[in-house]
Amino acid sequence: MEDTNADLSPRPAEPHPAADLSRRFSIEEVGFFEGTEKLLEVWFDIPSPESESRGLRDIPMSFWQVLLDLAKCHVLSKCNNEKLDAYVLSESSMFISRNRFILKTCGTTSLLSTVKPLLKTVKKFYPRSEVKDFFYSHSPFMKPDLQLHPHHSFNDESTYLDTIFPDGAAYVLGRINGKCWYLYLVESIENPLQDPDQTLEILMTEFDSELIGRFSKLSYESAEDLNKSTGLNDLIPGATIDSYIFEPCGFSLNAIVKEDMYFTIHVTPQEECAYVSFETNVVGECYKSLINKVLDIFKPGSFTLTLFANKAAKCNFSHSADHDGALSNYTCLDKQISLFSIYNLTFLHYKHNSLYNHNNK
Ligand SMILES: C[S@@+](CC[C@H](N)C(=O)[O-])C[C@H]1O[C@@H](n2cnc3c(N)ncnc32)[C@H](O)[C@@H]1O
Repeated sequence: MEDTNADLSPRPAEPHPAADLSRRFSIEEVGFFEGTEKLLEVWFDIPSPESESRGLRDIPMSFWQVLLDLAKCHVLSKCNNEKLDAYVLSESSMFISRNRFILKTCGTTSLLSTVKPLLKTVKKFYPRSEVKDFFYSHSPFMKPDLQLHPHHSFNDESTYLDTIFPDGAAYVLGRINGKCWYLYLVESIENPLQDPDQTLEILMTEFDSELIGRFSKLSYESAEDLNKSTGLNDLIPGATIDSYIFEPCGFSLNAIVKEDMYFTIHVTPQEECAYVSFETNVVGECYKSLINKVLDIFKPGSFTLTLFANKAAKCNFSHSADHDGALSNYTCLDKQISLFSIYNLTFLHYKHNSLYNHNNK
C-alpha cells in the first residue's frame, strides 16, 4: 500500500559542485607558499640531419625525471599533441617541443641546478646542436630567505649563470624600491632562429580573498567544474586543457592551443601570499582582449605584464601588450621597452584604480 504520509515536498537539489564559494585560506591554516615562479626558456638549434628527428622530444623521459628531481619537483600529469609535450608539475609546469625547453617552477625549487645537466644532455644527444637563446626570469620572491642557493638573490643567480654563459646579461626592470622583474638573457646573434617567437606573462597579486579562495577542492568537485565555472575553459576556445586542483587549495592548468602554442595558469590562493600567473606563446598582433579576459577572471589588485617578441613575431614592434587606456580599470605605473639584439621586451606594471592613490603618481 502506498505511504500517504510520505514527504512530497521538493527534494533539495544535489549539492552544487561549487559547494563552498566563500572559503578563504590563510597562511596560518594552510602554510606559506611561494607562488612566484622561476622561469627558464632555452632554444636550441638542432641542425640537419638531426632535423628529421623530434629533437628534445626524443630525449627519454628518464632524463627529464632526473632533471625534475634536481629541481625538487615531479610530474603530476601530461598532455601532448604532434608538436608539444606539456607537463603539470607538483610545482608548476614543463613544456618540451622540438627546439624549445620551458621549465617554470615555484615554491623553494632549485631550478638553476637543471641548467648544466640540460645543456650537457642535449649536446650528448645532438653533438652539433647549439644553445640559441636563453631566458631566465622571475619577480622578486615574497620570502627570498626560504630559497635555496643561489636563489636567495638575483645577484647570486646571475653570478652562477655567468659561470655557464660568459656573454650572459642580467637586467632588472621596474622599480628597485617597488615592483620589479629580473631577467637573465643570452641571445645568439649569429644565425638567429627564424621562427616567430613571443611570450606574454601576466603576474598577478592582491586579490579578493573569497574569489581567489575558490581555487580549491572545497569549492569545486573537479578541475573541469572549476574551469567551466570560472571561464578558464573559454579563455582560448578549442584548447586542450590539463588542470589540477591541489589539496586543500591551489590550482595549476596547462593548455595546448595548437602546434607548439600553449597557455599555463597557476594559482596560490592563501590570503597573505596570494599569487596567480598566466603565460602564453600564442601568436597575436594584439593581446588586449586576452589580457582583459584574464583580468576579468582573477580581478587582481595589481599585476606585472611582460611581452617578449623576436623580429619574426607579429607583435614585435607594435609592443602590443601596451594598451594605454585600454585596461580601463587599471593605471599603468611603469612602462619600459627594451630593444635587445634579437628580442624586444615590453615591461608594464599596473595597479587597480580603486587601490591607486592618484595624488601619489
Ligand atoms: C598551484 S601550486 C603552483 C603555484 C604557482 N606557481 C602559482 O602561480 O601560484 C601552488 C598552490 O598549491 C598549493 N599546494 C598544495 N599542495 C601542494 C604541493 N604538493 N605542491 C605544491 N603546491 C601545493 C600551495 O599551497 C599553493 O597554494
